[in-house]
Amino acid sequence: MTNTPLAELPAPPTTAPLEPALRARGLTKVHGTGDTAVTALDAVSVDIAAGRFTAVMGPSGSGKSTLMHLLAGLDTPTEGTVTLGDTRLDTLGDSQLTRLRRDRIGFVFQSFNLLPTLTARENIVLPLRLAGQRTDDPWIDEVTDAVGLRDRLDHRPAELSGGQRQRVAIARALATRPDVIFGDEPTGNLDSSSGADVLAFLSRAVRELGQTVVMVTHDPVAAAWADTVLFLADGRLVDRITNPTADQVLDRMKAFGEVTA
Ligand SMILES: Nc1ncnc2c1ncn2[C@@H]1O[C@H](COP(=O)(O)OP(=O)(O)OP(=O)(O)O)[C@@H](O)[C@H]1O
Repeated sequence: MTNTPLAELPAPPTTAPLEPALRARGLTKVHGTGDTAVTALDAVSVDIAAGRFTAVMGPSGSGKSTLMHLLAGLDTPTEGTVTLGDTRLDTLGDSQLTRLRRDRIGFVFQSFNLLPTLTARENIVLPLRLAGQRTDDPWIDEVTDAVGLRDRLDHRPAELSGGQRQRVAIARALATRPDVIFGDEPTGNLDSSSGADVLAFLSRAVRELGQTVVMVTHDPVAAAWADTVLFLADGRLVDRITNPTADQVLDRMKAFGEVTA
């Protein structure tokens, strides 16, 4: 074997995987005790890639919400660990966890959860105001430009369509540049065209703004926007697809007996 001088070695690939944004190891959640105990999540270990769009799918009751709540620090596991960047969530007290959720995690819910008396712009900067941060950050201009609602920013939620409201909710989740944005069925209340607008915006947040998004969904078309789809069944991580098509996701769901069509 000849010794190759370092300078002649090929450069490492530029597409080397990034450090994961989130690591879960042996995550287990048991509700109740004794005869009534329900194992909602059963020893799930998974890395959530930074700067990527991940969807979580699985039949009803498979543990999707439980996994999301544990990853987001909204609930504590019975066993196992979650690490966000360098921070082990189990080492944090309640107030530290609250601060971590406020500063490092963004949430987007099915029901938008915008404040009705505030304009779209005021809703978007609300997390910064609550954190006592400046709201004239150029990042906010970038986010509000990306939301594509320049002429609607002074409107209140009641004057916006469902898809527009959800885009405002995503912009609000982006305001603090969180490490991870979690979406819980973000297109669940939208028709397919508004849903596509919202998914396109989430996808831009990942591709153009470098954000990390994790989305729970029942919809194979929505999941197909993700870079990776994780499949849960009976509280376990049973499969994953990278660069999925909606048909591939649908086929996988049919295999779980979730889709009969
Ligand atoms: N607080 C709780 N107490 C008891 N059982 C619970 C609790 N929360 C969840 N479970 C059970 O844990 C399992 C996983 O629930 P989870 O809500 O995570 O599933 P899911 O995949 O998100 O379901 P869906 O798609 O219907 O929202 C289910 O059997 C559920 O009934």
